[in-house]
Amino acid sequence: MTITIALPSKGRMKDEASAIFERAGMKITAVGNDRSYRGRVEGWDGVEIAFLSASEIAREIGSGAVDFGVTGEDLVREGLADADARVEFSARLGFGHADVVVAVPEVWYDVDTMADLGDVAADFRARHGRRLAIATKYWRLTQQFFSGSHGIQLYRIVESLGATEGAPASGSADIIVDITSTGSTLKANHLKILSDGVILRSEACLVRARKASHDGNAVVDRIVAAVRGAL
Ligand SMILES: Nc1ncnc2c1ncn2[C@@H]1O[C@H](COP(=O)(O)OP(=O)(O)OP(=O)(O)O)[C@@H](O)[C@H]1O
Ligand SMILES: O=P(O)(O)OC[C@H]1O[C@H](OP(=O)(O)OP(=O)(O)O)[C@H](O)[C@@H]1O
Repeated sequence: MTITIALPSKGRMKDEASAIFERAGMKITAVGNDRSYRGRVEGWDGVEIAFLSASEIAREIGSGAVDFGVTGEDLVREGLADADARVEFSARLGFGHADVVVAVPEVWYDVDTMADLGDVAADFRARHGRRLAIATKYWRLTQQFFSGSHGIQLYRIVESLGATEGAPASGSADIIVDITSTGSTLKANHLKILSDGVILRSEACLVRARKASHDGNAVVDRIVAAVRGAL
């Protein structure tokens, strides 16, 4: 059985993902030319590399189309309803750090916690004639955090596919849920993170699709051990 590992083909995680595999003694070479979307690992027969984007990798691990992938925990948890049942986070790789956070306008002086935001959401319709609107591309994580962890039910998600931090100023939403790393985009848009508003501290992970065929498979165990040994 061939084991497929999906690695980022582009974007911010590409170079560091390849470097970790190289340190793990798994040197990757493209099959065919440099722009190929398939690769192999020198000296590892039965292992194949698929180069995909970070979000495609999350999806392909969820469906079990690939055995392993390197991608952000945020993309895996956003893409899969029951992530821990479907995949194993085999190793945290120490790069690609980003926090998924709840941020509100800095001028909401009385709102510092999720409990404060719950109070705002509860009166929002009476005051403004509509529900509190949250701009995000992380709708699953937002629903789990607001409804599941904090019992806040009165809100509306406005799907945002880019420039999420601009939504409160443009009036398309009141608050946002997005990723931040240095915090400079939030600051530039006069937004502040709620004190208990960190939904997830994400980083790049080696993620394994949970498959029965992996039980007792020596190659699967060797891949995990090699990557962990390189950290
Ligand atoms: N400052 C940042 N901005 C955006 N994503 C970041 C940042 N820092 C780390 N990440 C992480 O990088 C991953 C997304 O990587 P990247 O933006 O390279 O993907 P992508 O190639 O654009 O994917 P796709 O094109 O499929 O959306 C996410 O897991 C995210 O958490
Ligand atoms: O906290 P900071 O360091 O300011 O980073 C956060 C910003 O970076 C990302 O956008 P990016 O411009 O990378 O575009 P992308 O979302 O298309 O990857 C992300 O969507 C935030 O807007």
